[in-house]
Amino acid sequence: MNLSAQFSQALAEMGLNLDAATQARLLDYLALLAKWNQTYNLTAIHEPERMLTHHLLDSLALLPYVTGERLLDVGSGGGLPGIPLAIARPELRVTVLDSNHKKAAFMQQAVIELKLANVEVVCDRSEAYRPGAPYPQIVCRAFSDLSEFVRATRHALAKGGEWLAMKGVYPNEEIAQLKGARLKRDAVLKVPGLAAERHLIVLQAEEETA
Ligand SMILES: C[S@@+](CC[C@H](N)C(=O)[O-])C[C@H]1O[C@@H](n2cnc3c(N)ncnc32)[C@H](O)[C@@H]1O
Repeated sequence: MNLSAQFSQALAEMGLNLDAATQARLLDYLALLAKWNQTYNLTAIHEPERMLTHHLLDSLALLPYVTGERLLDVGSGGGLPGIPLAIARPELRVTVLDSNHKKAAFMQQAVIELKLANVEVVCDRSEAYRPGAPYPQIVCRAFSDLSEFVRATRHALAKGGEWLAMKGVYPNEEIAQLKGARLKRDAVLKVPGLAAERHLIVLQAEEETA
């Protein structure tokens, strides 16, 4: 089966309904990531099938949990999960932020080449970034432990907003020692072809809990 057929089948298994043009745009992004990865070392994963499962499908597993109109992805690296989410949901406005200049340059290139009108790229440290308006949701994948994620982005979260952290192992210890936030909900993310566990941890600000 070719990559495009594998992708369609996996999306169906995940219950995600994305039209053919959107699927093609997502694969174009993956191809661009693979191309730039040869020079810029954006990800340790090189094989197309593994990039599909570990990057594209893993990012898209977050789609059912994206509820607001705007989203901040911190430590986005090559644009994961923010860029796939933005391609899948053109009405969603996504800011992808990374302090690494090479990674931000790649993301800017993706915005230009793929004409991603709903993506803003910011090259800054999350602690220093001051958005024009706070975000209803802030996401991260492979960024930091939960308390650090909250500390580094608290100023950018809207009142009543939530943090979404993607984790490979359920972070019992990090939740027990969490500072500045409380667990709101968690979910197991189902990613076809990915043997590793995937967890979503949703947090809310401590002062907003009863
Ligand atoms: C392990 S990579 C993960 C990249 C991407 N989220 C993924 O899942 O493939 C972590 C990224 O966070 C960025 N980063 C680390 N600390 C940061 C900070 N304080 N502010 C902004 N970016 C940061 C790094 O430059 C790196 O690109």
